[in-house]
Amino acid sequence: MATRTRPSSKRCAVIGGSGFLGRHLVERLVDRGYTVNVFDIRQAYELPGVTFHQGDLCDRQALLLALKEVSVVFHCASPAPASDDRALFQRVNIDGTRTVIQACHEAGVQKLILTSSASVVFEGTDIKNGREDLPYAKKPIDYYTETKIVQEKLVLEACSKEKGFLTVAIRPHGIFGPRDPQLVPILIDTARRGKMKFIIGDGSNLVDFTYVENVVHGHILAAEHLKADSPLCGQAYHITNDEPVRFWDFMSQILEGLGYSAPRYHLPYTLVYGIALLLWLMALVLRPLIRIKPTFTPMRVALAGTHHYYSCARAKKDMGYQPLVPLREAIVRTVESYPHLRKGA
Ligand SMILES: NC(=O)c1ccc[n+]([C@@H]2O[C@H](COP(=O)([O-])OP(=O)(O)OC[C@H]3O[C@@H](n4cnc5c(N)ncnc54)[C@H](O)[C@@H]3O)[C@@H](O)[C@H]2O)c1
Ligand SMILES: CC(C)CCC[C@@H](C)[C@H]1CC[C@H]2C3=C(CC[C@]12C)[C@@]1(C)CC[C@H](O)[C@@H](C(=O)O)[C@@H]1CC3
Repeated sequence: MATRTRPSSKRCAVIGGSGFLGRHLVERLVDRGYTVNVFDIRQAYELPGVTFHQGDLCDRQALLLALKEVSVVFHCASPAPASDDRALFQRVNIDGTRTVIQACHEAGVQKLILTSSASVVFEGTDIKNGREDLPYAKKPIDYYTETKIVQEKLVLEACSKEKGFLTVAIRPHGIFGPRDPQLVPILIDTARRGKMKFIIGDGSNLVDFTYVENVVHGHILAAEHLKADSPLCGQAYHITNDEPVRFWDFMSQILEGLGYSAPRYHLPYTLVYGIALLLWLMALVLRPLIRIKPTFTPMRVALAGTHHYYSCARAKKDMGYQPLVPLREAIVRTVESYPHLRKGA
């Protein structure tokens, strides 16, 4: 058992702090005067005021070292959704999150802020202005979503005013911005391979995309408003840009901003979804022999062809959340941050 020393309210730990969201969060926390311990399986950078602890979050002893004298823990580690590895998601998102909660108890941590995902309620059908009281997806589309649901439940159920351990879950949606390894790189890779010519469905579906700095702002507000007498205890909060946009307009703006043509031809949603499902099943069957990674997974097709936008009224009411960077400005900043992905670069 670790020896407990009084935690300082300005000392925090970011689990997954080497990742896209984690690193932006760490940078902002340092700006706000926090001392930060990063815990991650890899060290991606160095920053004054930040101490790195390299380790797997399933290793309680390694975690305890990073949580010493820490009062607030942000948990934003997860395997990449594209890995589609059920055992890995189960181990890290579920078993690992149990370990994180246990280590927090042992180290005397007072607050745990989980990065969940708005996708925990997404089943592949339209969600318009969804609120946090929507039920969890009964048939989650992929293993990532399946394990994010269990993870969120574990963290929210661990909230205990009696034990002095308070928890809250932030549910962002479609995070984008500089250094994102997913959205823009996958989009441009798909365009470079000549596969971004088609719009899935009629192209009118509205979606939330959230600039990374707004997601960070939501996390810090949550940490600072989470108190025993606050409504945040044990609750989930959507954090978005609060500007739903047509999925294909957003993709087109990024593509054209980087010098690529926007998709023009329409394909029926059910046809593309059916093909994606077939490819996914084939990849599953062939996995022992060969590892195939289809670009158009059922989850991606569902996200590209349905409405999925969420209300952040609860975050506005309980923690005074307002997005700091509007969508137009966020797209400009993002496009400028990827000169190496520009056409011809
Ligand atoms: N990117 C999005 O659009 C999005 C949207 C909603 C929610 N989220 C959630 O936000 C969080 C951060 O996502 P991101 O996009 O920054 O991903 P990311 O892959 O950039 O970062 C995840 C980090 O977790 C670390 N990690 C993975 N397994 C670990 C382990 N076993 N032990 C310690 N560290 C480990 C990785 O090394 C990485 O640095 C995740 O929980 C994700 O589910 C992401
Ligand atoms: C090949 C195409 C049709 C389009 C290429 C872009 C996609 C790679 C992204 C568009 C929406 C993105 C997205 C995620 C991953 C990348 C996209 C599919 C998430 C599934 C990542 C995990 C998050 O938790 C999800 C969330 O709830 O925010 C993301 C949803 C949007």
